[in-house]
Amino acid sequence: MIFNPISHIKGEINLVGDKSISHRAIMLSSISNGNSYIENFLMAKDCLSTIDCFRKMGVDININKDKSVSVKGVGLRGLKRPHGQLDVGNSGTTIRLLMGILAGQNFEANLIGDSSIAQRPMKRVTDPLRKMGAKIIGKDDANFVPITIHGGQLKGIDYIMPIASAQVKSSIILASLYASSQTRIVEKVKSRNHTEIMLKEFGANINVIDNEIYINQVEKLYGQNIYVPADISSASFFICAASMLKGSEILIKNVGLNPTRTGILEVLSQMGGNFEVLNKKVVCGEIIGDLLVRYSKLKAIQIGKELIPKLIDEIPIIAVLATQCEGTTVIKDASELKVKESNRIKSVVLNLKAMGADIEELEDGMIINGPCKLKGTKIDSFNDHRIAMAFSIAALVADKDTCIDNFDCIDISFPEFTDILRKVSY
Ligand SMILES: O=C(O)C1=C[C@@H](OP(=O)(O)O)[C@@H](O)[C@H](O)C1
Ligand SMILES: C=C(OP(=O)(O)O)C(=O)O
Repeated sequence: MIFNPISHIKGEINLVGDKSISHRAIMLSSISNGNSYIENFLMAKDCLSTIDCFRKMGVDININKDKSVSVKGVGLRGLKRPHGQLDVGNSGTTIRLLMGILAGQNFEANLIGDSSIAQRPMKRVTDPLRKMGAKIIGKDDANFVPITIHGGQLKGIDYIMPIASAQVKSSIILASLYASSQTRIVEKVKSRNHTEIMLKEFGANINVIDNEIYINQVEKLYGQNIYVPADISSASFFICAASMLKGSEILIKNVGLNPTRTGILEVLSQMGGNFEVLNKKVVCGEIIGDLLVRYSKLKAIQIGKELIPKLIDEIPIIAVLATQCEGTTVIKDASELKVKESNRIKSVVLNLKAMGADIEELEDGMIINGPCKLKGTKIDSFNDHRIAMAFSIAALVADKDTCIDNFDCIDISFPEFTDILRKVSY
């Protein structure tokens, strides 16, 4: 796909639903009693993989004409042994959260995924689930798919998170719904908390005190009506485009503004960005609001530690933004980037170098000297949706056309991206 330089972006946009919340909405609705209705669900490949897995375990999930989803919950103990393998496709969130639920079932299930999933580590989930009593076998001591998980009677655990990961935390929380005793999870650095928020809405016995999470068994969860806010990770491409292109002004409606996800706004604020949050409210336990973003001259900043989990998926687009900032931006403590859909440190550094940026690769991040006029060139998406979209935004501020290979991989999280970008481009 070819992207041309543009002058600015302008307009009002409604974006697709949050990916993390959409996955959780399907999972919790499936294991609840009664019907659930999910509005603004993200119809993208990753979330469709989650739907597919739960349908294979006997859950009646209907995608309505207006793209909402209706789920007939089967209850905590009502999932059926799947016919054949559960294929999670490209989705790390699907496999890791699903393993937590499967750990509590009284049947065996086989999990597979695509070639990217086959390289992503699962020991981080296998280890705590085994401690709870699940039997898990798979490649390299069940670090990689294919993985077979045989659930059973689980017990609660006391778990200090060795890494900041919402997928690991959520997997343990979901398994704890089936455990005979209390689980306590301690997070050194807080990761996204959508599972905790949504479980409370569904009637689970879950309490969060500072960085500690306590989960106790309940007999049942109750189906809900869920509204999925626009995904701040998808919004970030437009937030950064507006911030970099002189004369831009974009209004993004109903964006999820959960503080565990708004690292991009903290970064933009420190860089001297120009944005406002309007119509802030709480819906289904999640903070949402409209974001009005305008162009501004930006300065470089340092990004590390506590901020990283709040913007982990936004680092590729933040690196692009940093090339337009005055001074040296340092991104560190981000080695988790190496185990995403691609090694995102390498994918970003290689592609930004190709565009002529002054960038140095670090073991756990990167250093970027700006500002720099980027050069249009050939970009390797590494089949990674976030890389493809980040570099399509880099292309907007480049000197000439940029060609991005395998751009279709954006269907993983944001199929409407190109259409929306085209509508607001001038
Ligand atoms: O829980 C989630 O929905 C997610 C957690 C993050 O992964 P980690 O838990 O591996 O940090 C993030 O990168 C991913 O896109 C979605
Ligand atoms: C890392 C991502 O997703 P997942 O881990 O669910 O594959 C992402 O969407 O950037």
